[in-house]
Amino acid sequence: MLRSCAPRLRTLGALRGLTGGARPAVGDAGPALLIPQGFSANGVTGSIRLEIPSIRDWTESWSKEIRLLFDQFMKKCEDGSWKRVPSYRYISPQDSKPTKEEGQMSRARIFSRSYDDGLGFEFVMFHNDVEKRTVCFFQGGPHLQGPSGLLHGGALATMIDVTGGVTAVMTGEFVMTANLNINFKRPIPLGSVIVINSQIDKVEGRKFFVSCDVQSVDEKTLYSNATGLFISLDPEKK
Ligand SMILES: CCCCCCCC/C=C\CCCCCCCC(=O)SCCNC(=O)CCNC(=O)[C@H](O)C(C)(C)COP(=O)(O)OP(=O)(O)OC[C@H]1O[C@@H](n2cnc3c(N)ncnc32)[C@H](O)[C@@H]1OP(=O)(O)O
Repeated sequence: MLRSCAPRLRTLGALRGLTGGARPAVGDAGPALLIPQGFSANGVTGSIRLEIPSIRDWTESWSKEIRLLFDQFMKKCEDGSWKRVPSYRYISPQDSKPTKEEGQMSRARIFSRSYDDGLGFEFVMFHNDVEKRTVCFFQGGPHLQGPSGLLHGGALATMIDVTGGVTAVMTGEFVMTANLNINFKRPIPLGSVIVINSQIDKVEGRKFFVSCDVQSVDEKTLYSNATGLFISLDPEKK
């Protein structure tokens, strides 16, 4: 079941060294790692394949603005204060138990990484261990439209969830989202670059209380703010 892999997830902290480092060279696929993870209530387990993508993965679809922010934060990584959070795209079938849904599961993709280049969720995240803070630069593609010309609220909720979840995961625990509260304050133009800042406000046992704000790059517009509760899996619970 979901919780049976929780002890293995505690090795997550060991991955932290991977997240920093220099900007990968063009054509360099970068390091890749598999994180074991339980994904469903039917006993299927899978892995997240983490990889730092090559520059080619993003140069064509990212606007100048998000590339500039990327470069600024890659510079901040050089002294170790910030680390780039690895990207993740695939669930490896290698840990999956055979089930009757196996055929469907082999087609599983991480939701936020399942769109073709530039059409959906284009983002990169950086994490600051000392401040327990993650910043996400996000450019929502044309397939994430809600009202005409505007980003769908569910797409923003996804990115708030992922950014908050990563903020908790970077402490070394694997978490599930228990609660999200989002205030949508201003509509977001589709295709614009936005900045999601997420921090851990409080930890109580297995509960990670996280807050997020979503702003324009020039910080003049607060698009949204949110709080979330992320809970690490209890290895004792079967
Ligand atoms: C280190 C480097 C690594 C690199 C990093 C990059 C890699 C990135 C990798 C990964 C990215 C992660 C990004 C994830 C983003 C997506 C996340 C999702 O979409 S998750 C799917 C949606 N969420 C669910 O499906 C949960 C469904 N719910 C559950 O499974 C359970 O309810 C669960 C696990 C959340 C809690 O269940 P229990 O049985 O373990 O815990 P109980 O005993 O119920 O609660 C514990 C405490 O929490 C409170 N609690 C539980 N739910 C609450 C709620 N909704 N509101 C308030 N309190 C709640 C309870 O009252 C209790 O509190 P008291 O300890 O008594 O003080």
